[in-house]
Amino acid sequence: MPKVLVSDKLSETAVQIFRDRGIEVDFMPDLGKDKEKLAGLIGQYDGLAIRSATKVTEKLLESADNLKVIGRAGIGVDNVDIPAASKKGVIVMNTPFGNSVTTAEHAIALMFAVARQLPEASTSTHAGKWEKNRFMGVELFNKTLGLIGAGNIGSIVADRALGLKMKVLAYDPFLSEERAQQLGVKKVELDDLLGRADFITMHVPLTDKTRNILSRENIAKTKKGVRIVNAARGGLIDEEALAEALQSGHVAGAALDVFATEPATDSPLFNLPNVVVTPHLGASTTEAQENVALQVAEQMSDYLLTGAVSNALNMPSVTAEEAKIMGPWIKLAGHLGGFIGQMTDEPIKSINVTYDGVVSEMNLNALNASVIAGVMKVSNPEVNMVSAPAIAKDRGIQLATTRQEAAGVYDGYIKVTVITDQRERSIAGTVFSDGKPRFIQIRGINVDAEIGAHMLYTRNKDVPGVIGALGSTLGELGVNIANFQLGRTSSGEDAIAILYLDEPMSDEALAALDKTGKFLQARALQFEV
Ligand SMILES: NC(=O)C1=CN([C@@H]2O[C@H](COP(=O)(O)OP(=O)(O)OC[C@H]3O[C@@H](n4cnc5c(N)ncnc54)[C@H](O)[C@@H]3O)[C@@H](O)[C@H]2O)C=CC1
Ligand SMILES: O=C(O)C(=O)COP(=O)(O)O
Repeated sequence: MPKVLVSDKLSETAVQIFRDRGIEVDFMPDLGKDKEKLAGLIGQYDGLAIRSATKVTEKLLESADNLKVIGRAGIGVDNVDIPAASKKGVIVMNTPFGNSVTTAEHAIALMFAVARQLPEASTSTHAGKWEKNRFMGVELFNKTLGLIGAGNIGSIVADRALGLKMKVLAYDPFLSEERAQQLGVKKVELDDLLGRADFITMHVPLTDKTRNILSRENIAKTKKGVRIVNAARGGLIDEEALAEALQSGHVAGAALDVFATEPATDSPLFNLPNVVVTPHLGASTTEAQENVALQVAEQMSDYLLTGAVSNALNMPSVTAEEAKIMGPWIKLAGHLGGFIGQMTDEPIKSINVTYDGVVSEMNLNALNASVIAGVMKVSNPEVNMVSAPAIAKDRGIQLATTRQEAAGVYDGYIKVTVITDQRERSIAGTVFSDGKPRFIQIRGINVDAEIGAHMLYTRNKDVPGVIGALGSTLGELGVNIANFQLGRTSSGEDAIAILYLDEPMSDEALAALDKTGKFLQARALQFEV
């Protein structure tokens, strides 16, 4: 039974879903804050469900020996080292829409709060002061809002702001003119937005490109009297520079839900007038937390139980239906890669995969990942479908795929060709209606070989006596043959044999074959069937 750890404060709906789906779950909502304890426990789990408090670093992943999936109940995944997770073969998923309305509403709430100094007015009134003349606000009506980032949350903010009769500008290099028109916003360059906006709200992920996007220099380009709202990520703004701009009066107000360091217990922005701060509450509504908990638990359970992948950041999506139909083909792809990987001792330059017939219509990203994982597993048993493409890329291995309509007697087949400096090697396989993968061609020679855990591949000149030598040598050593397939290019030329054995070929058995002098090559192969 798979085991999942919930290390942040997710709604207990998630726990219930895991249990209902037959997954063991430990709910430790404060564990994310205790790095060492988390590192000590993570090794037991197949899944980790988190929000933003748990930091999934490369170091933590080193202890995560059984981990298969990280589920982020929320949107931002800047607290997860995705390249390190990919290398470790761990899928990272999020819930891209579950809290977007809630977060957009928080941004709008912050905009109102900073326009009318609501928190300070509330504190003062609670204190029995009646400072009616101290709090003079501004209207949002007719003001210009500049959105930095117009994805899911930014679009919802735009819609609400248009309802408030604001004019909306958006800076987002990935926003098309057409979408901007649909949203009713004007797409502009960043400098243009900075110079024109009365309010700026931030809705971009924290990446190397967006970090410090409101730098000291860019803050200086803003319109005097601007109010800045950030409910996206702390690292987007230079907090020191913003504090100075507030103090000088260039920036009239700021409302911040997120900070460069969280939990933020100290900040240059604390205690400045007209700075509204909340402790990363953007996603904190009962509705959003139910949504994200439910979604993440379903997605993680689907993956752990059926192999279905949705909303993953480091793996192509595979539906449960696809996972079922593709399962045997994914296995075949892995075996084809495994055969080539075990036969190839020199560095691989490229892997070319042909998908023919029914299989050409399937999710080729997932099949490619399985081929590459099969090849790479030989030198690194930790590699899986998630990590393989990244590792292959790191090693400079090129991948090329060809799709073609059914070109032979099979409904479909996969052919893998690997090219090295020394040679080209290829193997093809298919899946029969019994769901069992088979090898159908090796070195261009047709065979029909069932795939077993232990196999033997031999190559010889097509002369009499070879088959007898093979049978008697293995027989004498007590190696039982389950299936024996032969093939040759033409009479007297190259011939091959592929045997499915009941036990592994020992070094002794290989040495005995070599001693007969009848084989050009004999190699023991293993497959995870
Ligand atoms: N305060 C909170 O509790 C919450 C904060 N967030 C934050 O909000 C962010 C945005 O969320 P969504 O709108 O759902 O994401 P999204 O992916 O739908 O939208 C992000 C937008 O940013 C744009 N973008 C990317 N790089 C950019 C750049 N260099 N300059 C300008 N625009 C750029 C993208 O094109 C995209 O349209 C999340 O990544 C997360 O960090 C999300 C939920 C809750
Ligand atoms: O979904 C996001 O990106 C958020 O920032 C929400 O964070 P949280 O789950 O409230 O810690």
